[in-house]
Amino acid sequence: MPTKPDVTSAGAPLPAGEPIVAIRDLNVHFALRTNSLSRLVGGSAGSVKAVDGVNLDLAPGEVLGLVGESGSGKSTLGRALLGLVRPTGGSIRYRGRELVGLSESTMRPLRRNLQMVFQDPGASFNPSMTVGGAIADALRIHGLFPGKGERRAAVATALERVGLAPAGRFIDKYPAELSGGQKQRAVIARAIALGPELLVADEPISMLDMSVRAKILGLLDELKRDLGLTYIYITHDLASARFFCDRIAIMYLGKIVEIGPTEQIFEEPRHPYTKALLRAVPDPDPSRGVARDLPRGEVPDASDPPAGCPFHPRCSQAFAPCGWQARDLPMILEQRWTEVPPDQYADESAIAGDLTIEEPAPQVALVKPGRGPAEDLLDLLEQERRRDPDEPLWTGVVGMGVDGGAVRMEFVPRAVPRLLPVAGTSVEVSCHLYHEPVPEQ
Ligand SMILES: Nc1ncnc2c1ncn2[C@@H]1O[C@H](COP(=O)(O)OP(=O)(O)OP(=O)(O)O)[C@@H](O)[C@H]1O
Repeated sequence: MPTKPDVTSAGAPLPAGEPIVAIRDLNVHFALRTNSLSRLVGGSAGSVKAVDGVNLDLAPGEVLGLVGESGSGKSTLGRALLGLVRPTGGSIRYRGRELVGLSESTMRPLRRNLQMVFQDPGASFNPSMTVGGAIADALRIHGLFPGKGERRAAVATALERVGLAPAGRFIDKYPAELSGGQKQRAVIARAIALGPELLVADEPISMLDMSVRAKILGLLDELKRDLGLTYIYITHDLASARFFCDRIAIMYLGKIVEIGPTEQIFEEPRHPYTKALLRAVPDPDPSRGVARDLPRGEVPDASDPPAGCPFHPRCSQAFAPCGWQARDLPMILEQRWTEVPPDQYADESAIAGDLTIEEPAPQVALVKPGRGPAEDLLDLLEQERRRDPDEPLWTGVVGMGVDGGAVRMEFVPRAVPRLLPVAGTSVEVSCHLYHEPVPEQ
């Protein structure tokens, strides 16, 4: 098994302080499909900003955890790094070499150095090929070990290296004949057989039995030390990230919202989203129950993210400049309606209707009532403001009154937070609680 890859100087020591991977302003936006009718009338369906303006340096030999709820863009970022999805903007440099825009044929040999381990080991192998055959095939494709005999020996070495020993017991087995843990070991064997220096491990243990998860993580840890690997470890699971990672990047709606050394993130999380994620980690002691203190509401639609800070509608510490909009109102009213008698709910929800919103100018919204005059809707909103004056949305409302048949709302100019260092720490956070908000132009 080659431990020192020889493609594009991989494995050679990098100058001190030089990252192995440098990602700048990376975007991966997926165009939403339009139907032919909307194309005819010039309609645009917009895009999902799966990765949106990500900057990241990866030091050789480090384990960086990408953590966040489903849909935050973790897998897309990992896949973009390996050229498995095409970025729509920005740069990914591997050992100084730009990867964005490389043709598939130029990228292919580099994949020997940059390997991925996926979540589902069952889907990672062709079921009609033996495990040994699949690993040998990967070696053959990359032109390694041209002789059949030496290839089989390299496969056996890789299998034994991941704990599938003696290799003779496993090499001619079909994937279906292996347990989940054994299959994931075989996937890892295939990756390391190529002599990579960077492994993107995308939820590598989440589909495995609890009993084998720690063993697989232990194996990855051991391989990192023995083979000098660098990892990106993608997970929902903060407990495993704490065990395994040197640094953690917390992602939300395509952006990194906090990044720093693992211990600093766990000891003193700063972004309200990181705090909420950490509070939601189940306590290992079942008698103490499971914390369910997740941020309110759902993860918003990535094709139409909230203005300002994308986390603001769910954030308990949001304040005036965070990006309040009239479209945040339904969430407030829905909360109100969980606490009022049924006939009051029926009446008020008819007044509010679908809350049709127009935005004639930045920071201005006209909200149309569902039924009756705009005065009734204004009255409902004022009542709600008096009932719950501490609700963060109201900090962003500077004016509210009737304008024609609608309620006109004016909001504080919003500011988009940027990922910036927190003084005196190695942590960067993207939150107005830590840096002076700069209003949008
Ligand atoms: N090929 C695609 N076409 C369109 N949208 C996509 C595509 N791949 C991902 N997305 C969207 O991009 C966003 C980010 O998805 P991604 O899978 O990267 O998130 P994730 O954090 O890895 O989630 P999970 O933990 O569930 O895997 C989601 O809104 C997803 O629906």
